[in-house]
Amino acid sequence: MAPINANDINDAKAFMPAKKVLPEVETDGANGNGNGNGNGNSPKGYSYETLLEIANFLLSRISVKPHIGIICGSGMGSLAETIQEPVSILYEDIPNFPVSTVEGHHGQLVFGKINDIPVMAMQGRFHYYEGYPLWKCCLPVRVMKLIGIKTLIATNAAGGLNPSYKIGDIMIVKDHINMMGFAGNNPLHGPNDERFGPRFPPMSKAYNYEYRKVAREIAKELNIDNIVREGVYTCLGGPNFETVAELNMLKMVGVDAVGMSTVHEVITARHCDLNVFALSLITNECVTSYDNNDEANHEEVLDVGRMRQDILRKFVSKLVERFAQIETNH
Ligand SMILES: O=P(O)(O)O[C@H]1O[C@H](CO)[C@@H](O)[C@H]1O
Ligand code: HPA
Repeated sequence: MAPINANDINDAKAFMPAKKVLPEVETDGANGNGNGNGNGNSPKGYSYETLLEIANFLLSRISVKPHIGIICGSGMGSLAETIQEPVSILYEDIPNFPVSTVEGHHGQLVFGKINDIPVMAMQGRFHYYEGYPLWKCCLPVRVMKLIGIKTLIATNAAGGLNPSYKIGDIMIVKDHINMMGFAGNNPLHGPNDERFGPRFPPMSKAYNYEYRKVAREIAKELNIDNIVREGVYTCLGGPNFETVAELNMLKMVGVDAVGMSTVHEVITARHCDLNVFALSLITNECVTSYDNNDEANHEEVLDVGRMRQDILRKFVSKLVERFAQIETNH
């Protein structure tokens, strides 16, 4: 056959279906599973040195080093409003930091004190479905570690799968199932930097037992133990809410609440030896029957966050105080 030339190819294009224009998402350039550094060159993510630069940039803006880091879940940004003497830094003003794209996630770090304990809060987290690879969703956790944080409090909004859970309940997370990890998507994917932690970190004690016990005591003191539960969380990739069949499968394997965050943050935090506490605000009841006409929606998620903001603020303030006491006693 005669060789083809550039013009032939152009002619051939006329018979091909139009090329789809895909939105830009960040991949590692290798297998496209989104674990890379976003520039398509390396599966590593940002280097230790780049994260150190981010940490030093933030330290240059504050006068007191925080001990406890808080991640505010969807519609729970008002947790950061309890912070006294606040110093706020917009994500867009932080070099190499991602930006928030989801309603209910303000997009700033707030430094200051809660009950006299120096803290740092993320008013807005990053999700995989926004197009960020998992390592980038968790980048702030490593920055927290470099800044000197010892304890992470992660909060999230979640659908209640356990039939005894009610909208507005607060679930202390006692464990998670890493569904995205089952499919090979893990924030620690790629070369391991031992300066953060070991290649094979254990996860059997991911959610600190002592913190969970103290949280249950605080719930009693605040007289909210009737709405505080303890259970297993799972994270799916989103952004769609789950089908009835998916939810029934998750229920069968022991999931109590389902969301689209937290698990990878906790894995990253435990990898670098942060103590972890997490809670889920149950914002909707998962639909597990085809007879049920309810449909999950983000507006309801945000509404329940607003409805529960006073209780959550009191609860988290007490958690901060008591976790700091535990850390000084150790
Ligand atoms: O996990 P957070 O950030 O609280 O948000 C939850 O709420 C959103 C859905 O309404 C999803 O992003 C889900 O993960
Ligand atoms: N599913 C997944 N994520 C969620 C839900 C849910 O029902 N509610 C809040 N975040």
